[in-house]
Amino acid sequence: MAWIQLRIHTHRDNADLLGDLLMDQGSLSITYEDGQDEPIFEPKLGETPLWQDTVMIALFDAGTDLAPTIEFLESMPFLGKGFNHKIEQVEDKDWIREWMDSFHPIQFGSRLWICPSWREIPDPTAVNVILDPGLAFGTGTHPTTALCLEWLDSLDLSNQEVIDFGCGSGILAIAAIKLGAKKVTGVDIDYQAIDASKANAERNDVVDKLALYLPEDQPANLQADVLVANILAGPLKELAPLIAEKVKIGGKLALSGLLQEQAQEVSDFYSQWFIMDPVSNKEDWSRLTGIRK
Ligand SMILES: C[S@@+](CC[C@H](N)C(=O)[O-])C[C@H]1O[C@@H](n2cnc3c(N)ncnc32)[C@H](O)[C@@H]1O
Repeated sequence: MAWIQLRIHTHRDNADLLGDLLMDQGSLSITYEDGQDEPIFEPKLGETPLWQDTVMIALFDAGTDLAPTIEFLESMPFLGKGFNHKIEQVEDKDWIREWMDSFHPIQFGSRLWICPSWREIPDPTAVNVILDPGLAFGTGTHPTTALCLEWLDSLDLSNQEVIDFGCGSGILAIAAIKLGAKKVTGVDIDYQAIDASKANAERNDVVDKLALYLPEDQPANLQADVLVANILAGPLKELAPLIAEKVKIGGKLALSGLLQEQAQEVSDFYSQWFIMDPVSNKEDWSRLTGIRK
């Protein structure tokens, strides 16, 4: 199935009205684009800013005759005869298929491979995590995940208990198990992450070593030898006392999900509880590691 889209340049003050008119005309969805490459600065709270020259893109079923819609819009004083518009055919792609085609096995560190479940395993003798992220975050292609995977690969996890805080697809938790951890606890606020982690644990035959919890259900006195958290700077600072509590004295910590410019501040904050190492970077992102005091 294909679609057609009608692109209309308008002033931002007319965008709401034009959106309503297009929906009345049978548009299935409306998106907005910048008409002239004009930056929008940080909006005020409660404000949804648009560009002065906004392009509204209205999607219609293929085969829709847009002539009556154009005629109707031409009768609107704020548009007028010959208003600035374009009609385009849109090819209907299989986006999921395209994404799957682009996701290949990737090696992290010296032992670990993340292999999409629909691909052949390149090295069956390596430590292979078979992964289908589903709707959850965590394929290994993002630098923050890669930084954590490389760190896990560098550790001797045999006989260690690990916590993966913000487990997403379960990629780090399952990698830790495959790298030798005896037990891993994954925690996430998102049900879809818990479901995806469960399904990936089954795929990797490690269900018996992985416990998964929503934050409110996690055991109160849970402690581990190793904790990895790839979240974001804000939540990592908020969660710091709780995260510190979960790491045994002498235990290891890795935090990711931080932009380079946020890393030092978060590192200084965590140094209340941890002896922090120098920051490691990949692209715009940073990873912090430390040892629990
Ligand atoms: C960037 S993803 C990381 C996923 C995976 N661990 C990885 O490294 O690719 C962050 C995950 O943390 C979860 N998350 C965000 N805030 C959280 C919180 N306060 N407690 C637990 N999980 C949280 C999100 O739902 C998301 O699945």
